[in-house]
Amino acid sequence: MPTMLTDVFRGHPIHLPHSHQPDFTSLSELPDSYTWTPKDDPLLDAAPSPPAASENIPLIDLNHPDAANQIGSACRTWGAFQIANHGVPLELLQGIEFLTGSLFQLPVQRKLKAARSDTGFSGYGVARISSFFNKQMWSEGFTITGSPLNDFRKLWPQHHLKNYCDIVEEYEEQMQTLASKLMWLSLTSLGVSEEDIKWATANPDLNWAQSALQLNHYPVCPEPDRAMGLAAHTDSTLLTILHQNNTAGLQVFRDDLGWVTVPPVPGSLVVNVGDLFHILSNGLFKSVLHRARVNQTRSRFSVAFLWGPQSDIKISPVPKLVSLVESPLYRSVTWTEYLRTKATHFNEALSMIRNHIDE
Ligand SMILES: C=C1C[C@]23C[C@H]1CC[C@H]2[C@@]12CCC[C@@](C)(C(=O)O1)[C@H]2[C@@H]3C(=O)O
Ligand SMILES: O=C(O)CCC(=O)C(=O)O
Ligand SMILES: [Fe+2]
Repeated sequence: MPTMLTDVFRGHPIHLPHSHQPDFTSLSELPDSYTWTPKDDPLLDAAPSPPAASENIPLIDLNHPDAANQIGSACRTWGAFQIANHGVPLELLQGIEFLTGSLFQLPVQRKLKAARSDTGFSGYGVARISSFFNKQMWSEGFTITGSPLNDFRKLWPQHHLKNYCDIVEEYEEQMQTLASKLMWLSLTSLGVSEEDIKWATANPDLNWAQSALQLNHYPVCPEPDRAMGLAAHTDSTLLTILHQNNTAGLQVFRDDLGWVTVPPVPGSLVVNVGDLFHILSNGLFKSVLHRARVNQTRSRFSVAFLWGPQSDIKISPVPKLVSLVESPLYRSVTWTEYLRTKATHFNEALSMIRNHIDE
């Protein structure tokens, strides 16, 4: 039996300070444990040079006849882009945003009733990657995979929850369809077609894919310049589709530009290339390093749809993209193997599965 996402972290417990989760609203000064300096994150102040570069990730109209090439080019240069005309109904985006807002508005004690366990996958807590940093992040999260009903019951014992569950289910379905469309569009731009990826075409109806939903909340912060919402990371996915409320905070990293803020464009969605897509494309697509900053006046919400293959599928570079004279850049890996590597080695995970060619 392949490992389910829900079991992926069983052998990798993390002891997170759930119970120290502060009541963010009551703090008027940033505690030391939340104050980040370049010692805590070497890329903290990586500034654009020359400064004030006006470049940004492209906003791509999915109805544009050249959308495939535009997406392909964005995946190579940025590893991220925004999309308009994606077909996901606006009411659904508003619905998931409302749900996210209601969830994080609950009193801390209530949220902790649905706390993620040390070895668990879903529930309320700080970001998994927190264990790799000495400082705390100014955010709270809620991870969902499969039906959220059990966790929602702990949060809202008196509520009729069908509505909330329906929103989550509908959102995941729409995201799933969109993610697969984006994957094939971007692969088309590399000359890769469905026949080149057997595991996907052998399992039609997207049976080969699975996903998780990560709801994030970045409360208003008294000293945003010294705090970190979500530290720099790449996603361990094929693709991540992100909905952000109308508040800036997401930043993507480019070696030549430093940190670039992704402006919220109402109704559009942000797409990130994840590490597995980098592997599949034999390094042609870049998995984007990104982070979230916070601000002093508006609380920020985001909903990340983290998308990858079923747990028994081995992902390796598409043979067509590997030149005849060289070997593939990466060895093959399943999503669960990769998540475990990430859980122990964090940002070193990709280099751990890289093939090192002897000179
Ligand atoms: C399917 C995934 C992907 C996870 C782990 C697991 C569930 C939660 C995801 C996130 C969401 C927040 C950032 C991140 C870095 C984190 O800490 O938890 C992500 C991580 C990854 O992309 O590696
Ligand atoms: O909140 C954001 O903009 C980023 C969230 C994110 O990177 C994640 O959930 O993986
Ligand atoms: Fe992310």
